[in-house]
Amino acid sequence: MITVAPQVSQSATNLKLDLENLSPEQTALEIKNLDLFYAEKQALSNVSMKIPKGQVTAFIGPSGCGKSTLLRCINRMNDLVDSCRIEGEILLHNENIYDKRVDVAALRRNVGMVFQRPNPFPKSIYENVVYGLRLQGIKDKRQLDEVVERSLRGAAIWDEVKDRLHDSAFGLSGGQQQRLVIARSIAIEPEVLLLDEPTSALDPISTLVIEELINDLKDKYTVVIVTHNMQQAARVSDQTAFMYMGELIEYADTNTLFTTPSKKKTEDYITGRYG
Ligand SMILES: Nc1ncnc2c1ncn2[C@@H]1O[C@H](COP(=O)(O)OP(=O)(O)OP(=O)(O)O)[C@@H](O)[C@H]1O
Repeated sequence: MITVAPQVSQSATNLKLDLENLSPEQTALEIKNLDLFYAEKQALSNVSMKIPKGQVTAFIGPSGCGKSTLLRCINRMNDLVDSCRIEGEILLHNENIYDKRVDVAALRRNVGMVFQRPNPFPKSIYENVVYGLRLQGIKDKRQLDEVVERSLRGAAIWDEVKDRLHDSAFGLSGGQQQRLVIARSIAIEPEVLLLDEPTSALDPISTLVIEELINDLKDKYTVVIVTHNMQQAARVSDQTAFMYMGELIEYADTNTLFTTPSKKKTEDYITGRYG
């Protein structure tokens, strides 16, 4: 059990954004008055926040508080749950992603998602990376080769796999598979990457490699990560949102949230009094 608040790493960006008053240029996504119900049960209550561009934002909170539910709202994965009803808005480029005119497949290309367990396809490493491009009808070998190298480099796995690109993805370790899945996501150049507890099935060394990768990814992408591990949130994120029973309790730059939280509930959680 954690009894002291996690140390915030020096690598966490110290630049403090005014999260309530981000300019449109600084904002990747805006969540507005979001309520979510699974049948009669309300899982999110009036969540509003702006997620800054080109940064890592973490959602933390005790089990069942709604972190994954909120993350899945950002690329409409909850559409797949029949009992799910959503009110409120999520704005991407000033357009509500829940507007009925939105092309959900296009949204999911632009807002990629990586899950807890690595889920490579039963194909070669190469074919995993080019999967999304092939769906788009791209056949040019030189273009595909370039994307494979760029994406695998971007996911910090190129050197480990460059000599076995046509081997099965299942021959990779769990940590390598997770980086391959990240390469597959970035191959189609999304703006936003959603990571749902991406290291919870991995060993400590692979976790460290993915955490370093997350830090590199924010040069190009807006990253939103759900983690049950507060130390991880402190190490990788620029800002952290603490959730409790479906509500967003506190949202601040990571350093502030972990060192001088403004809400008693946040303080109790980060000092291990519950969760
Ligand atoms: N598909 C679903 N159908 C019904 N209820 C659901 C569904 N998914 C989640 N819930 C409920 O919604 C609430 C929030 O769940 P969610 O998975 O978002 O929490 P979480 O904070 O990510 O938890 P954990 O850290 O345990 O993964 C919980 O009460 C959960 O039981």
